[in-house]
Amino acid sequence: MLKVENLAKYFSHIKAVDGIDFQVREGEVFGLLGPNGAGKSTTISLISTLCPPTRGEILYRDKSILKEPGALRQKLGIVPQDIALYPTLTGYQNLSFWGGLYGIRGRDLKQRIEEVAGIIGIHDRLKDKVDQYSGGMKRRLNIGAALLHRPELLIMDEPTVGIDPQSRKHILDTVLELNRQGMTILYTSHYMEEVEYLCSAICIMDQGKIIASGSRDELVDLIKGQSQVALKLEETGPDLVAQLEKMEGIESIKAGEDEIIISGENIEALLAPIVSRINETGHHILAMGLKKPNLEAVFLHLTGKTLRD
Ligand SMILES: Nc1ncnc2c1ncn2[C@@H]1O[C@H](COP(=O)(O)OP(=O)(O)OP(=O)(O)O)[C@@H](O)[C@H]1O
Repeated sequence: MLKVENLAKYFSHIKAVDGIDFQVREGEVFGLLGPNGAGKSTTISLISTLCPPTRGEILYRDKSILKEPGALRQKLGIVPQDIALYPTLTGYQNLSFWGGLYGIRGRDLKQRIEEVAGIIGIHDRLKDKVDQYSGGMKRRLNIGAALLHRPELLIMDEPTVGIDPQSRKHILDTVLELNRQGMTILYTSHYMEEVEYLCSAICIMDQGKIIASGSRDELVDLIKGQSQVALKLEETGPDLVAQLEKMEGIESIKAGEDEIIISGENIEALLAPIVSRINETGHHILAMGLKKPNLEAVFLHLTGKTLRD
């Protein structure tokens, strides 16, 4: 449905997007997972034709979005990361404004606003001004604005950043429900739990490049045989990391202020020596747990960083 080919966007010396290829197939929830600054928003701006690429092509059903932006924009629903709402207007007026921009008018518009309000679950607040909405409700309304014209492909840029867990859950469930009803969705996030939960196809992005892609299980297979242990300490330090690095069987160590994540093959067998080594260095373990392989571990394995570094 959507094909991105050798797409790049440079801002002088910054390679925000640096030659990426991916394909979103009809009917799937496709996830673009990467840390802040990976290039996700820039990719979405390029697909939305908000800015021209440095090079590359974007095809929607085999037609170039770059060459025919007007015709194809109507097929896309874009949920930008920044809330695009008028705070002094009501929810209804905001939806009405956005619907009007898409050429929906009169009774059709009224009916569509009612339907969309039901989908995003803000029916009882439509008459309130948006500046009285919670952050989560604003995000939901932002999603509603992108749904009014019944797009075929919904593109969502980190739609759950900075909101309460209840609204977050509502948004995730809405994504799944829209997809169940036949909508294709491109979803970007730096929350690996969301991407694992929602997406059947995933690209992991870092520093403008796609560094891995596949289903969740295919990606986790990249670290087959690897396991991780997370240790909570009063504090970590370079001395501790240096001591652990000397141990055989440890492949990578990621140390935060009070947490350390150690990866390696069959790390379970190394737990006792790891604990002894930590005790020898005078550090105190407060908690310890084995981590199941997940996309965070894949990202750490590929980049040496965590998604929220
Ligand atoms: N208009 C711009 N001018 C200069 N640099 C930019 C511009 N837009 C983005 N960048 C840079 O491009 C890189 C990618 O940014 P982008 O916003 O696409 O990342 P992201 O993965 O969406 O992260 P975030 O979630 O923080 O938005 C960053 O280094 C960013 O600072």
